[in-house]
Amino acid sequence: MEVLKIATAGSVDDGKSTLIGRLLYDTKSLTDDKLEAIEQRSRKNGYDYLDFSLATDGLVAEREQGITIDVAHIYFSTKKKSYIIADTPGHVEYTRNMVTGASTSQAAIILIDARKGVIEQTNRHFFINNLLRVKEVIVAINKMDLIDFSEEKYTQIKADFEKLMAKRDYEDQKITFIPVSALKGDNVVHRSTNMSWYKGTTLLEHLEALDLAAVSNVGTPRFPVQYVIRPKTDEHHDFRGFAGKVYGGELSVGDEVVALPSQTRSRIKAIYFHDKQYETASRRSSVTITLEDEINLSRGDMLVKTGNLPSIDKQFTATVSWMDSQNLVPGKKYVVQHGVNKVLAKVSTINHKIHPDYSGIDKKTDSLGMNDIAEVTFKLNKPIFYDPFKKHRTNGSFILIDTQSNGTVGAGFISED
Ligand SMILES: Nc1nc2c(ncn2[C@@H]2O[C@H](COP(=O)(O)OP(=O)(O)OP(=O)(O)O)[C@@H](O)[C@H]2O)c(=O)[nH]1
Repeated sequence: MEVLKIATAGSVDDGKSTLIGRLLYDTKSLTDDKLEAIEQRSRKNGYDYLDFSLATDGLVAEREQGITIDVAHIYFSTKKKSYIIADTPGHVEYTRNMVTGASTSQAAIILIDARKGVIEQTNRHFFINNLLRVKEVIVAINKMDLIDFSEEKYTQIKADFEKLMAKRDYEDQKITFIPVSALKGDNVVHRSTNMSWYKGTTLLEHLEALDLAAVSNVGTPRFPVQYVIRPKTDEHHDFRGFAGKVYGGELSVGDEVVALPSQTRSRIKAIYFHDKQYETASRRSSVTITLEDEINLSRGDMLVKTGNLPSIDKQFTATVSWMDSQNLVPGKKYVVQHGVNKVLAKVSTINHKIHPDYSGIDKKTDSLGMNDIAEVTFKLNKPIFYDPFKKHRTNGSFILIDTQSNGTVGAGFISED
């Protein structure tokens, strides 16, 4: 089944938990136990409604692999799609969490409290999603019940948000506005009877209608070699397989490929998944590939289709989201982990920093503190094979690791050359 990953962004108390809880409730994704607990606690707290924000308590499931910060993931399914919601806190101190959530999501929900309208934090939430090229953004204007479901106020908030859009860099992003009441259930899953002036879809209808291929920035196939498989037995003496995960597109038997860095050409002879052979390996699948010619490849090398090579370079510029309490400074060395490659890199320059409220670019900066976002140029010890993040989300991103603590200290998104 199709899986859509959605990042959420909202300030404290905008109703993020309530909205997620409402989605789960109205799609009948909550277990009876959970429902009962919500009913009981809501009664105990003296509410005359169900407090759906309780639905996300205890549903926190997973920690992002490889990145040492927490993003809560909530899962639910309809007949059409499976959904993963990356629930990231909205406050500026959690910018790094939001960056992590957004960088792997195809859609984002930005929440606005209808009573407050567009606030400074909305700026940041929008620009992070824009920077990370989330294709589909839904601006959910929540708590409409508290402003008498006013069309006029909704239109004003929409107009204020549209002013932000004029400053965005990534223009292909699709932005949809939906007036909702997460608490009362208006326009989340079911159409509201209180806002007959709104002619659009509900939040769930909108999500259900999204074409997954269109919202995923798939990119061309890249196959970083994770392991070389050479069985020692006589029987399989000639077997030389390359195991790894397909980033982007898909690879098929017969495809002409180039091995990097040697730039030797061959064709894909076979694709194995466990003991079975397949004609095609799709995006994100972990497979073993054999080639028609004997080519020397080692861990960290890459197979790509001919005609569309990535950059092969020891230097690149990237947008960095800094996550460490110790500042990033020019001259300092970090390990760049790009796919399976770990390469020592030196910060050569910090080109500019993005202002925390996204009001503009702060040109003069000589260090980056926790949660800062800036464009940084790196010089690497050896070349890596990368694409700009714009074109390829997986092969265009990396994490920065501290050489001493071994901890993750930043995430990077490679700029265009
Ligand atoms: N009247 C009304 N209240 C709402 C609505 N959505 C949320 N609330 C209330 O707003 C308060 C905050 O909601 P939460 O869902 O906890 O907000 P949050 O954004 O998840 O907050 P944090 O988890 O603290 O970031 C709660 O008291 C909710 O009941 C709504 O549509 N209408």
